[in-house]
Parts: sequence; structure tokens; C-alpha cells
Amino acid sequence: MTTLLDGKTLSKTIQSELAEEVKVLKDQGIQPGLAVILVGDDPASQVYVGSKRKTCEKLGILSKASILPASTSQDELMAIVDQYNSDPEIHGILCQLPLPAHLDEQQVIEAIAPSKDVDCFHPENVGRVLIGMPRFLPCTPHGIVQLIKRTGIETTGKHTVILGRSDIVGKPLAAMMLQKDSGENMGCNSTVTVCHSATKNLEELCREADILVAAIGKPEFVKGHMVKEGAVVIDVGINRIDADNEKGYRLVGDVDFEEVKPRCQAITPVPGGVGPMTIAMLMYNTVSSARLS
Ligand SMILES: Nc1nc(=O)c2c([nH]1)NC[C@@H]1CN(c3ccc(C(=O)N[C@@H](CCC(=O)O)C(=O)O)cc3)C=[N+]21
Repeated sequence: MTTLLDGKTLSKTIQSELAEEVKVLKDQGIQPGLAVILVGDDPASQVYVGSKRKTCEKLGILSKASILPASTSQDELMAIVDQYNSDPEIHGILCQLPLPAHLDEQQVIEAIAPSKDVDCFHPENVGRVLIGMPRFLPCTPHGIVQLIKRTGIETTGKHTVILGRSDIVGKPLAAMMLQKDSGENMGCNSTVTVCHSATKNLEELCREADILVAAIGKPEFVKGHMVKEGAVVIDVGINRIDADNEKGYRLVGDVDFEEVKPRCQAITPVPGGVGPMTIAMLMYNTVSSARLS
């Protein structure tokens, strides 16, 4: 029997733990606050931002939002970041990516105060993760590690193969899976391989994985023959495919779920896997930032 790694249910458990912590902080006169910046009208981004705001409300976290037109200039955007940097009610700032093409993402990421960088995208915070001294952990990789560890899946000595070398998933997840496990730093003691578009023997490497993570944004790329019997498969893909339903689309992961599921020990569904965990860990970072303030 294959275990379904149910991110939707686990994210709710984590949310109720956080709601308790928010109460304790409020008794001390601190309400955690998150600012979300959205530029332009990408429909998927609007869904994510809406869901982040709803989750804040549920947990008692203050949320402020700046919803800006696609025509916003770099200077206007930088001014908004500055304003949240100096806002004492705000402990976390998230600027939804990707930004419209005329805007410089890296400049915005580096302008966010590292102490409020709940995405963990600022070079200082990325560097801290790499040396095993994190201030925050990046939301999607942290969600993945929580999902694995809280299910009781062993990571020590396991071969983790990651498909994708992005700055927001592949690279930081590699650092966390590789990190020595100190009991509290979310290190995993894994042996890590990262595959990408120039990797030569990608299918063979996948078949050697005890834990296989797909984060490449290619619908149903991982097929049954690429997965070892008994592997744990984590699907980070959230690809929108046109469909004849009321939404006009359906979500498909980077893994061919039907083909892969029977072969593995455990697998994440899409939707309801890594996505909801990402939002839960964003709330976790916002609460921990408020606690540190
Ligand atoms: N600064 C920044 N930080 C981010 O964390 C960030 C970002 N930019 N840009 C885009 C990606 C993507 N992302 C997701 C979060 C939740 C779901 C999620 O909850 N997905 C649901 C389905 C939602 C739906 O129906 O579309 C699920 O998988 O069950 C998905 C994707 C955060 N991102």
C-alpha cells in the first residue's frame, strides 16, 4: 500500500499549532503581521495571494496587502518595500514572484529587510541556510521536509535526488537535505544529487533515488520506469492544464501520479500536497519573526 503524503491535512495541523502560538504572542502584546505585495494580474498569483490572506485571518495574523497594477515602476515598488521595512506592525514581507518583465526581482529581494524576509530569498538568509545557521527556512523546501519528517520517513543515509536547480526550491532543498541533522535545524543527513537540463543520465539517477523530488515545472515528466520500487516521491509541480470544467483548468504535477503511485512507499498528491505546506510554512516564518522582534 502506498502512503499518501497529505499536505492539506498536515498544513491544518501546523496551522492550529500556530494559532495557539499567536494567542500566546498576543497576550504579550505582539500580533504577528504579514505584508503581501502583488504586481500585475497573473491569475495563479491572485489565487495564492488570496489564500495567504485567508490563512492569516484564520490564525489571527494581521495581513496587509499592496495590489499594484502591472505598470508599477521599480521606484514605486521599492518605496512600498521601504514602507513595510519600517512598519512596526509588519514582521514578514512577501513580494509575489514572478514580477512583470520590466521589474528587477533581485533588487526587490535584496531591498527586503533580512529580518522580515519570510520567503527566505534574501542572499543573507540563503547563505545562512547553506551554512546550517538559518534565521528562516524557505517555505516550499521546509514544507517538504516537514511532510517527510512528520510522516516518520527516515532521511539519514538516504539518497535524495532533486529534479530542478531553482533558487527557490531545488538549491535550498538540496542544502537542507544535505545538512547534518542536529534535531532542531531540519537537517536531513541525506546524500544529495541535483539534476537539471544538462544532466546526462537523468533517468538512471532518478531510479537510484530513495527520495525523489520533482521541481521542474514539466507536467507528468516523471514516469513509472524512472522510480525505484519503494521510493518516496515528492511532487512540487503545479502546472495548469486547460480543462472542460468550471475553472477552465486542472492542476497537474511534475509526476505521472497514476503510473508512479503503485511503485512507491509514499507520494504527494497535486493538489493537496506540497502547495498547502508552502503556505503553512510562510505562516510559521511570520510567527517566528514576530517572536524574534
Ligand atoms: N514570493 C513568493 N513566495 C512564494 O511562496 C511563491 C511565489 N512568490 N510565487 C509563486 C509560488 C507558488 N506558490 C504556491 C503556494 C501555494 C500553492 C497551493 O496552495 N496550491 C494548492 C492549489 C491551489 C490552486 O488551486 O491553484 C495545492 O497544491 O493544493 C501553490 C503554489 C508560492 N509561491
